[in-house]
Amino acid sequence: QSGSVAANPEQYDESYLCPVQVGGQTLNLDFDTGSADLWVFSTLTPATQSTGHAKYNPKTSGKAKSGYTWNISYGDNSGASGTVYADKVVVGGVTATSQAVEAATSVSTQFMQDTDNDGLLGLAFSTINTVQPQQQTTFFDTVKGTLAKKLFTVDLKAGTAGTYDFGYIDSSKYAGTITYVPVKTTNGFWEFTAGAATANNRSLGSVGDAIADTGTTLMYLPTAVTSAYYAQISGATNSAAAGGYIFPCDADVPDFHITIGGKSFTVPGEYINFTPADNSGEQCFGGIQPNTGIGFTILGDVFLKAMFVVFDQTTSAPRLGFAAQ
Ligand SMILES: COc1ccc(CN)cc1O
Repeated sequence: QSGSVAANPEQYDESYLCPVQVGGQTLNLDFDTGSADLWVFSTLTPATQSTGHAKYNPKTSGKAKSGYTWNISYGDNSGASGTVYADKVVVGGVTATSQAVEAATSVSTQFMQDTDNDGLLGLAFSTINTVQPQQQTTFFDTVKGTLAKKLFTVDLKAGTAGTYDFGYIDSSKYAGTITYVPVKTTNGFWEFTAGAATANNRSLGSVGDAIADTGTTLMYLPTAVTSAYYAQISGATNSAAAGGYIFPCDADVPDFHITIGGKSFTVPGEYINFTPADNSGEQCFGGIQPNTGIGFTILGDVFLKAMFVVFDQTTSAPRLGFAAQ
């Protein structure tokens, strides 16, 4: 089988939500290549936390996995926890007849407040799934044996709907050729080595070990690369109050170039002029921020929305394919 589902941007492209049928109920989920749990707001989630969200009702067709629990926390200190059911999940026409659906019995404030978001669909490696006592597979791992090709592609866009495709590569969605790089799976992420970064034809240094993460909004780069980039924007400062680098909204924000697999790819400066940093709209928050405290580089949506990316498990060695849109 194969299929395609729309990836609809939230305000400022903060995250992208896709309609998914869970036990016959449509929920809008954040597809996250940086985690491996499929969890949903549910009728088991306290009303004080679930108001405004679509909820999964396991009573309809879910089969309880007795004694199974899950508990996840994310890099931004948000998180959720709950119990587990097996149910039918359909994404863009691709059907998992019995997928582990993790029903939330508790969610953190950030999730409670984002009422467009009805849960997450993890697309990292199942080795980091949090279900106990027995780890469960991601939707992709559940269906991959039934897909025409064991891969999915990600085509996020700036300010408009993109797509996640499962089982095939749509050559109309990218320009030029796809450049493949090997993936390191030991941390459970789609992790690879990126190369040199430049802006205004000046070297910013090497990016190095990085993950492709659809569930993270911004780009979190090595501190040296980040400071070298903002040195080229007059008035840019690293503001503790704002929580990162900000600059005058009318500044000239240079394109960011990164080499992957020997090919250069460009993130337009306008994507890095990300959002107003305050109510005055005078200072704007950067789409590139330092990876301090994370331990590796995260290439999130600001990067991905300039790219067409193939998440490929067609061979025993997973790989990532990158092309310009
Ligand atoms: C609070 O919202 C989120 C927190 C963490 C992730 C996963 N990186 C996705 C989200 O939508």
